[in-house]
Amino acid sequence: MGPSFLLVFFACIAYYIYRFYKKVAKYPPGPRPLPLIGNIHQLELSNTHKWFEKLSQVYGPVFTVFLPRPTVIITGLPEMKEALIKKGDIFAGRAQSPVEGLFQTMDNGGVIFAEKEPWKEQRRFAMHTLRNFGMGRNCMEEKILNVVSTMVAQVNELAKEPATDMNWPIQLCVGNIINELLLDYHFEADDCAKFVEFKNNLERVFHLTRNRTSVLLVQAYPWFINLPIVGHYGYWDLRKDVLVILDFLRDEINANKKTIDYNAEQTCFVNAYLQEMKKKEEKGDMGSFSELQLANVLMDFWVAGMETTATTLRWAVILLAAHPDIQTKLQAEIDAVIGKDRLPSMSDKPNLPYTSAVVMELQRKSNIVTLNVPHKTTQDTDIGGLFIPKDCTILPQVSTVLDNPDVYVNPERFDPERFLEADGKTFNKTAVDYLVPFSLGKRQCAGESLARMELFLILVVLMQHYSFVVPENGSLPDLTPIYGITQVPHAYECKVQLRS
Ligand code: HEM
Repeated sequence: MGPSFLLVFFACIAYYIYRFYKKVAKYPPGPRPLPLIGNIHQLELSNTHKWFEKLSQVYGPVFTVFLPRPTVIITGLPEMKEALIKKGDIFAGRAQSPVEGLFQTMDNGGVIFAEKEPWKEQRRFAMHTLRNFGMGRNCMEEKILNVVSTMVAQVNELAKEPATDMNWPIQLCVGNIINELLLDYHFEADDCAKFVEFKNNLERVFHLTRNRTSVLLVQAYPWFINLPIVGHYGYWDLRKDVLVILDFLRDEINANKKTIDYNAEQTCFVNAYLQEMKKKEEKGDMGSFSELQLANVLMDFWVAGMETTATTLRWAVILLAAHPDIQTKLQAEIDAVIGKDRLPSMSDKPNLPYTSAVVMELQRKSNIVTLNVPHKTTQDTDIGGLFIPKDCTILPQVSTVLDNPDVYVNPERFDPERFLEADGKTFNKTAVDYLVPFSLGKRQCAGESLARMELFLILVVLMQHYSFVVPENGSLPDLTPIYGITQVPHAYECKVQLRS
């Protein structure tokens, strides 16, 4: 190896480093990254959202970290509104890499990780169909209450035990609601092996995608997918579990295709979608509709709708067991307005301000979405005058907004009253304005109305029937969250007391 070769070699490295830092300078400020690995050496993998909170105290509400993909983090609500609402179209892209494609059946498929026209068309159809279920015969409310009644039968049995972990009944209930909406049937508690396998696979992929550095490497350098160890742990090992889930969904679609009456009014999402496909086929323009696309949308509903809602309700049980005074006040309001002998309805909500405040505080305190789904800029732009280039990954960190101590004094405390004025009926405007668990703008959660309905109806039914208390000789629940794609509580067995 001659000296001239070494000279060229070091000149290339120097040029690469010069180009790298020139690129870094284009982004909003942040901790100094290293070439190739960015800020990965500083990353707190087990509590990344808390690391972002600390960084925002140093660099302000808009800063950049290199993971190693350049990622602009937004932690302030005004800046988030500027990006996601005022400049909504520019911030509505999604990055496309093998990791974003992990849950996809096709390129740019589904709703969560798709972008451009196919995303708009699939999102519009999904939201329109869900909205239709919520109107007219109020099919959505009916389906939720049906499933909740089967959960009550299951929990009545568990109430005979000295202590019970409510995790399983809640997961089955939320999973069954999604299944009812998508496929028009639900699983029984004693015959649900298929559901358990499906749920376990989903949980494993969720857990591992947030806890492996190899996933970040494949995200930043897609060709790493072909490397033996990084590629295996960063993609293929996870994709194998996703394919099992997809097989389950494809079987379900095929079963519905055999029984659907195309002329009838449809009562589940899969049939509504198949009917739409038939109409489009007759017109000779399928747009972005296909069976593969349908499987992808179903996958998205499961990925986005199951863990989020179930985890929030798990927190409800644990927080109420730890705060018996709040539970008693909540039950008193529900008893006075609805009583114990009829099912609740969404029309009861305006008469239940304290219950609404409990649901709001539950979403704020549980703060389950640790890292938002990354967005991508579709053109060069800026936030608050800070330049952001086209195709830049953006993370609107709603978790920091829900934790803002200037708005929510002592944010660690579970305190529903912070959402109410002194009269106990009027909502505190600022507290409500900062409550953005579903994010904002064009990408705002597509299942928000369903989730709100589930949280309200399930919580009210549970409070009509049961009190959750610390078991005899048991200890108070540990309220420290476990970090993951959603922030979950520690397993806890409470005593479920039947209310007479
Ligand atoms: C407590 C429950 C829930 C919370 C806190 C929640 C939160 C979120 C958040 C933060 C996002 C990302 C928004 C962004 O990219 O800025 C999202 C997206 C989404 N959510 Fe939810 N979600 C919940 C329940 C549901 C349910 C029940 C469904 C449907 C069954 C659902 C379907 C979706 C879909 C399809 C997207 C992607 C939207 C898009 O990219 O256009 N979510 N959700």
